[in-house]
Amino acid sequence: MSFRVQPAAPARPNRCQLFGPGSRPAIFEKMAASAADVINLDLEDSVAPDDKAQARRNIIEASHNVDWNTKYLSVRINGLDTPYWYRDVVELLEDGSERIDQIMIPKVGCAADVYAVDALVSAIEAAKGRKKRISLEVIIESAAGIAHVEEIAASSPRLQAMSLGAADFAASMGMATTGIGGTQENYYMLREGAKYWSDPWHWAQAAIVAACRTHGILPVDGPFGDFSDDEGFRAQALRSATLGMVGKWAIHPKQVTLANEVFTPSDEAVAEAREILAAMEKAKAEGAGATVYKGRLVDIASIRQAEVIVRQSEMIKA
Ligand SMILES: CC(C)(COP(=O)(O)OP(=O)(O)OC[C@H]1O[C@@H](n2cnc3c(N)ncnc32)[C@H](O)[C@@H]1OP(=O)(O)O)[C@@H](O)C(=O)NCCC(=O)NCCSC(=O)C[C@H](O)C(=O)O
Ligand SMILES: [Mg+2]
Repeated sequence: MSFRVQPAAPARPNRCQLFGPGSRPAIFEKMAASAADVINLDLEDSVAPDDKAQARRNIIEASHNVDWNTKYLSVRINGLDTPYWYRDVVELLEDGSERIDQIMIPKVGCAADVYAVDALVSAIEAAKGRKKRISLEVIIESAAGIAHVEEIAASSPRLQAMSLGAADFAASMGMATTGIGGTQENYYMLREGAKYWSDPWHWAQAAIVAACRTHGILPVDGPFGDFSDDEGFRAQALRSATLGMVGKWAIHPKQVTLANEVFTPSDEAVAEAREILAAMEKAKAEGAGATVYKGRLVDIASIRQAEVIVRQSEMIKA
């Protein structure tokens, strides 16, 4: 480990972030009643330009009137290249209730984007005497965002989470696909006439996880567009979890259960992690730093791996 100890990410469950357009208040109660850990009310791309102002009012009203229970309540504002974003922040924090936990900034391209929102949020919090400190989350969904991912992860003490937005990311990168996440038909290796599909999102996800883990931020996988494809969603989510991401967006309520299942360590995984910890305790008592568990090497690094699973499980149960 470096002399600079890796900071821990916020200790709150973030297995599923359920999205819904701010222009569709009829679904707000359903979102609040869902099993998602985080609710993202959207002012950005799921809201038509003519509906932006009303969507803001809907979200402000819902922050007062809907029982969000234990949900982490986040609002996605419009991008910093639009005329909407500053009014999103001002109206949400001047008129919205203290129930709002977080602001999500889309299409972040550099640390200064986060700085701008942080400055505005800080001024409004002070002016209005808001008690709860608003946290920030960002979406990496452009070439600039992924090129500057590490400086973005380091940009603000308010920053808690970072997601990959596969749709805008693909557009910004000029990727030849209209798919949002998952397997892409033309991204394959060929061997002896057989096709082996590879994962075009992998490198961006790995870059996000590394930046997030360096700076104590929650790495999150974004949307999977085809909500009729449960197995495709599950496969994408399993890859993300294996890489170190803590959760995934749901753009339809049926994806919530799938995400929760994948990002909750299974009883078997937790039992195995505890057995590894016990095996290492025994090894330590015998003066050894390594031992054999089920025919494979476990050593002091295995303790850290097992602790990730146990900690995640305990945090979700708490
Ligand atoms: C995708 C949808 C437009 C589908 O809505 P709908 O046609 O109403 O679906 P269903 O008829 O199958 O709905 C079944 C029941 O579920 C309720 N419902 C629908 N959506 C939600 C929701 N998001 N949360 C809670 N409940 C919901 C319906 O009312 C039905 O209820 P009932 O009648 O009582 O049975 C819609 O799901 C939707 O709008 N989804 C979110 C879209 C969104 O927010 N998109 C933005 C995020 S993705 C993105 O921005 C891309 C990203 O930035 C990137 O670049 O990658
Ligand atoms: Mg987007």
